[in-house]
Amino acid sequence: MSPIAPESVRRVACVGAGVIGGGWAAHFLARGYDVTAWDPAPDAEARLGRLITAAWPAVEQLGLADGASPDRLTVTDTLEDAVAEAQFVQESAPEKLELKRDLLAELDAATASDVVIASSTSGYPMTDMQTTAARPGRLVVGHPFNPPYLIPLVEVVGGEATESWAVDWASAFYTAAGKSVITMERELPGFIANRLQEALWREALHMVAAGEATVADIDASITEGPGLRWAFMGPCLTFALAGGEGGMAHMLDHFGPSLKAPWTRLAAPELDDALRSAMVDGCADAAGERGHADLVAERDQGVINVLRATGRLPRRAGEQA
Ligand SMILES: NC(=O)C1=CN([C@@H]2O[C@H](COP(=O)(O)OP(=O)(O)OC[C@H]3O[C@@H](n4cnc5c(N)ncnc54)[C@H](O)[C@@H]3O)[C@@H](O)[C@H]2O)C=CC1
Ligand SMILES: C[N+](C)(C)CC(=O)CC(=O)[O-]
Repeated sequence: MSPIAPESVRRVACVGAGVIGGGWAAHFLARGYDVTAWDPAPDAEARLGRLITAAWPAVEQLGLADGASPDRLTVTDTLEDAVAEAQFVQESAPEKLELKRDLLAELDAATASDVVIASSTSGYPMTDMQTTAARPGRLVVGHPFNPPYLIPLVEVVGGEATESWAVDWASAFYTAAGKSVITMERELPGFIANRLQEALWREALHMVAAGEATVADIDASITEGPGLRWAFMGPCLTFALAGGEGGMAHMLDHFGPSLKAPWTRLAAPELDDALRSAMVDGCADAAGERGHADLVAERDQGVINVLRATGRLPRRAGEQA
């Protein structure tokens, strides 16, 4: 196998151009790549245009690569045209296992054999998705975070039929493309971050379903509390500080036994109509007058402010530390 050097890639294909595929397209355009995109929805091109227009002020604040421009996007009529010249493919189609299997097999058939194809799946192991592809050795998971043009993390992991060069190549490519990469040695449903997020999400849904907390309480409990610390220090080091000068050892000796308290013993809640309505109505109340575009702009500026405040993005001239 002689794939192109990851740092020499110039042309990337985004297949599936919704929230995440569109976000990937914005990211790759901002990093100076030529991007081809394909999505079967009739309104996909217009939606993608709106997403990239909304994202561009944010990516400009991060700093554009030389030559970066939204004009370097080509939306194609067929999947084959999108990937024909691509040096890397990012698949971001709906989270349905059969659909992913068929699509990855189609992408495999339409793409040169040394091109790595990554899936944005938020939870399926690649082993389960690569079953029908003729050349599964170059299929990897590249799990992003919303929006991919601002949140640095990508989790990279292969399946049982993935060859190790493809995992290494994908990790090197994402790094060259400005992402922060965790390369996983073994498959884990939900990878690392979603396994953690889903534990929190499961408890949030249970509390709303049982009337124990409102959507607003749950959001404030994170934004006014642990979320402030998690932007720059993970849960393990944060809790090591909870042990004072005794660190993690004292923290575990002191609070470890409370892990056995019945705080959480719950399986995933039933997503019945009542819970669905409580979540949808609670989010509508929390959003108030703000529409989708307002919330996207607010989130994007918030992430940029956090990146700046934590030194991951240079401060602007005259800005105080
Ligand atoms: N929304 C999120 O926060 C995140 C989603 N993901 C993953 O990204 C992937 C895409 O999710 P979203 O962008 O949220 O969904 P979405 O519903 O916003 O977009 C999916 C797009 O795929 C298109 N599509 C439908 N059938 C297709 C096919 N056969 N081939 C190609 N495209 C097709 C749809 O027209 C739509 O534009 C999923 O695997 C999801 O798990 C990963 C990280 C975060
Ligand atoms: C909601 N989600 C499970 C699809 C979220 C992700 O996969 C990652 C993220 O953006 O938090």
